[in-house]
Amino acid sequence: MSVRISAMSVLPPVRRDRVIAQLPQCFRKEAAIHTKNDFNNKVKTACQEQRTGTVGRFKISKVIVVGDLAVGKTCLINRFCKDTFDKNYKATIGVDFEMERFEVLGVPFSLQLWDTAGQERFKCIASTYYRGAQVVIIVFDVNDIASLGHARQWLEDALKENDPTAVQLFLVGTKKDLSSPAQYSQIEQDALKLANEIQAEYWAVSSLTGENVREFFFRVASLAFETNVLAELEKSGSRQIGDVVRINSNSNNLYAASKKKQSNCCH
Ligand SMILES: Nc1nc2c(ncn2[C@@H]2O[C@H](COP(=O)(O)OP(=O)(O)OP(=O)(O)O)[C@@H](O)[C@H]2O)c(=O)[nH]1
Ligand SMILES: [Mg+2]
Repeated sequence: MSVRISAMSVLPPVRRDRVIAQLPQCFRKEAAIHTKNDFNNKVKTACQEQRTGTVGRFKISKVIVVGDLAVGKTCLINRFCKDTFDKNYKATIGVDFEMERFEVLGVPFSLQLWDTAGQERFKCIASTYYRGAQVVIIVFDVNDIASLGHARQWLEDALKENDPTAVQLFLVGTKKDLSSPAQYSQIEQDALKLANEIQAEYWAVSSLTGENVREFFFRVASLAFETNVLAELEKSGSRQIGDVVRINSNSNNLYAASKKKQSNCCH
């Protein structure tokens, strides 16, 4: 049996465990980007009608992961993308990146995850990759209060290269497995306070056990997707995205055809 390879089939289908049909919930209602139970209605309708514009075709959201050295940025990304965990520390030199493909409400959507170096000597290389981020993830170690204290500085550096009003911000505490419930709840108070001040959504995870890792990235993908689709809908304004689909598919035919004629007349 011969197998035909077309341009369309070069890209493998989205993995079944990367399919998001429902909005994943926030970790703490006290520090969330929003606390709605479901995707925005306009977004849901646009997805159903395949009116998502460039989202789903070419759109890739850039995500940068920043924070002090050895807080666990690389382990967090590796746990999600490769389902692995390395207990030995290997400093990231400059940057690394991973692509993750999702399907959100039936629409393909990709995140480009940039893992940056926390070590001071590699910071200047890493910061040249900050530009164009839609999502900034600031990572700290829940067992190291100093790493939480440095979060503001990481944010400031990341926002120098980006439009602060367009960035979605997450504050993520790692290595939850190493802290006792009492220690954890103490640092959580400080983290929630900071998250509110900088308007970030707060999460706590463990890359060793995998606790909350998948939930966290699904939340990131979903919120980035929602924002992108809303921006597309806003951009299109009264001229609806996907008019072409409508012209071919339903009773708007007559109206669309007459509009087309009119515009041709103007040439
Ligand atoms: N117990 C435990 N250890 C962790 C966890 N995450 C990371 N580590 C350990 O912490 C160390 C640093 O992890 P990395 O992910 O390399 O840290 P990083 O933030 O990428 O460091 P830089 O690349 O230098 O900025 C490694 O020894 C990891 O095994 C976790 O969730 N639990
Ligand atoms: Mg690293």
